[in-house]
Amino acid sequence: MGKRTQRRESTGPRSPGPTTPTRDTRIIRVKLVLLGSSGVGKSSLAIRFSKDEFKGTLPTVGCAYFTQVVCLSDVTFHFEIWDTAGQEKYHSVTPLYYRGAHAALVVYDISKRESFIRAQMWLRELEKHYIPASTVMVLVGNKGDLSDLRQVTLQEGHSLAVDRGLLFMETSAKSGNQVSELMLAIAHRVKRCTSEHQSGLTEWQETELVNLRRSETLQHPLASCCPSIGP
Ligand SMILES: Nc1nc2c(ncn2[C@@H]2O[C@H](COP(=O)(O)OP(=O)(O)OP(=O)(O)O)[C@@H](O)[C@H]2O)c(=O)[nH]1
Repeated sequence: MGKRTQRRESTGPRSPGPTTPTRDTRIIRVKLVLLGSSGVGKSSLAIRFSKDEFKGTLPTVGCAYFTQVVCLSDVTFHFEIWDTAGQEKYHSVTPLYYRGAHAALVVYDISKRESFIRAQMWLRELEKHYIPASTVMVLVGNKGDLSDLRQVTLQEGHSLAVDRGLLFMETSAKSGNQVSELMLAIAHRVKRCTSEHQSGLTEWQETELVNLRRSETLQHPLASCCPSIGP
């Protein structure tokens, strides 16, 4: 499928400890897709989110897949993260991966204006397929650590997001800055969509309640570090 083998990991190394959902906890499976030009850091963001690591990556072939679990007070989200290839030659197959996504992250590199222009192309394409009010759409300016080489201002990213009604954040997969906050904000938005949205293109998939007799415990890197951050 991709340059990395498929992984199913529900814990990250920064996890604060077991998080035991109560019997009332809802489990919601969320398909999240990463889109954007080659080299903007999509794979690095996915790795940072699922493993809290930053390591050398090769260009993605087709798509790579990661998982992570995020718990809010009464909902546990199982994120299925589809990291698409940014190289132009894979563009025609990308719709196969973003179809049915509940959250779409369009990523650009703040030190490469061209990637910001391409991000706008991705947003136009997504808007043909999604109802913005029922799908969490996010604009992400990555490589925030390269502020000395910045070619896209924070204001430009923010304005584009406001114009299109998107969640917006600048991140650094390298330092980890704002990555947890981003995912937590997405979880809150998804939660809001699940309670408000009943129809449309997006189908929310709830799975069975957790069986507490199973030995499995759920952990996540976000619940205790920033429990009150909302969108
Ligand atoms: N300085 C800095 N470098 C980063 C950051 N994120 C990724 N990189 C580097 O940027 C390069 C590309 O990162 P990838 O994560 O492979 O980019 P991608 O968007 O997945 O690229 P494709 O797989 O070709 O679509 C790698 O050398 C990363 O180490 C970041 O936040 N800061």
